[in-house]
Amino acid sequence: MITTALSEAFGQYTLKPHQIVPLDFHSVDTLPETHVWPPPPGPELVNTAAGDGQLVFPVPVIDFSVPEDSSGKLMVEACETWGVFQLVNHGIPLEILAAVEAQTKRLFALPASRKLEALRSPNGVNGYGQARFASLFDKNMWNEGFTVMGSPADHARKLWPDDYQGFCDVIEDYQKRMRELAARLLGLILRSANTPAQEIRRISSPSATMTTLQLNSYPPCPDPTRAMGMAPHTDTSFLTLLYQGGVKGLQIFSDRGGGGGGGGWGMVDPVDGGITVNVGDLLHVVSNARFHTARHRVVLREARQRVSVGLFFVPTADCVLSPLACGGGGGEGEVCRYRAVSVKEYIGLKYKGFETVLSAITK
Ligand SMILES: C=C1C[C@]23C[C@@]1(O)CC[C@H]2[C@@]12CCC[C@@](C)(C(=O)O1)[C@H]2[C@@H]3C(=O)O
Ligand SMILES: O=C(O)CCC(=O)C(=O)O
Ligand SMILES: [Fe+2]
Repeated sequence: MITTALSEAFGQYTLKPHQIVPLDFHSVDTLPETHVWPPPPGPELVNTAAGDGQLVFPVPVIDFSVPEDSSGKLMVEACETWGVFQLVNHGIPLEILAAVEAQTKRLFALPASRKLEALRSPNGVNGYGQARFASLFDKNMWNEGFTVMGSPADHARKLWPDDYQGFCDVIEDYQKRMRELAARLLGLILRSANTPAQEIRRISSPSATMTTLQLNSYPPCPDPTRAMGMAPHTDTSFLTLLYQGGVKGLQIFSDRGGGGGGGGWGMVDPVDGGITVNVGDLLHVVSNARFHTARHRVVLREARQRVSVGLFFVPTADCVLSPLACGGGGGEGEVCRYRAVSVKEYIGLKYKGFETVLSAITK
């Protein structure tokens, strides 16, 4: 099955239990040494974390109720510059966003012992645990997550043996609507960037793509300036559609920020009812680096819990991707920046060399 292949790709490396099990956040009232992050070197010093990260980046807010010709053009511009935009009037009813947020809070409010019943297996993808890339760092992040690839039922049953259906209904409905939205956005962005129709169909058709849902919680933190909500990373997706709830915390790194010329971090403050859309590595690759894969992180700025829900729109594991502009699509004669790579190989390379994966496929 398609979803099995992608989860195998993500589960190529078997994790140790301590790399999966999150802290029982209710059990501590000071920040444990295991969760203290040193200030990062270089340009990342700019706007490091809570308190001093006042810069807010003016990423475009795009209204999806206007004709697609103009919204598509704005999306292309946003993908070329920030790699991020926020979408309003996207057609997902606000009650559905509220229901997903409520179910997410209900899940993370469970006692640690109950959440551990639904722990992700050492080489699995689904279930409760630290963010997958936690194993790459010496320090732990101040978050816990729940991943859904396919049906959430098996893990939800372990969380609420007698009462899991409500969770599944909300999550499945959300996943379906967001998948449709993600596919529409990707089609529109590629079309607006003059990608030939057959190329768009080949890489984004229902049989060539799938989704993973990631529920994140950042519990109230006793020492937010020394902790890390989520470490800097880019997403392994075509597009990620993120519902940020109402609490700020997401930052992106941009060479347009920071003042000193080296770039810097700035907030992407959520607009009411909006969905934050970011370009992932795989759209960056097929666009031949025209679209910017957004490096982002989460800082802890407020004393209250923050939740977010990410929908990763991804090609299936056996899809072979290469810059479309070099294969007869888009700009003829363009220099091809990346070699062809299957999604499975890309994921393997990324989790071996998180920061260097794009150079590993650079021609
Ligand atoms: C489809 C996926 C992308 C992701 C790994 C996953 O299987 C599900 C969770 C995603 C996430 C969310 C937090 C950051 C990240 C790097 C991680 O560790 O898990 C991303 C993964 C990714 O984009 O590679
Ligand atoms: O919580 C957020 O705002 C971002 C989460 C994120 O980057 C992710 O799940 O990949
Ligand atoms: Fe992310």
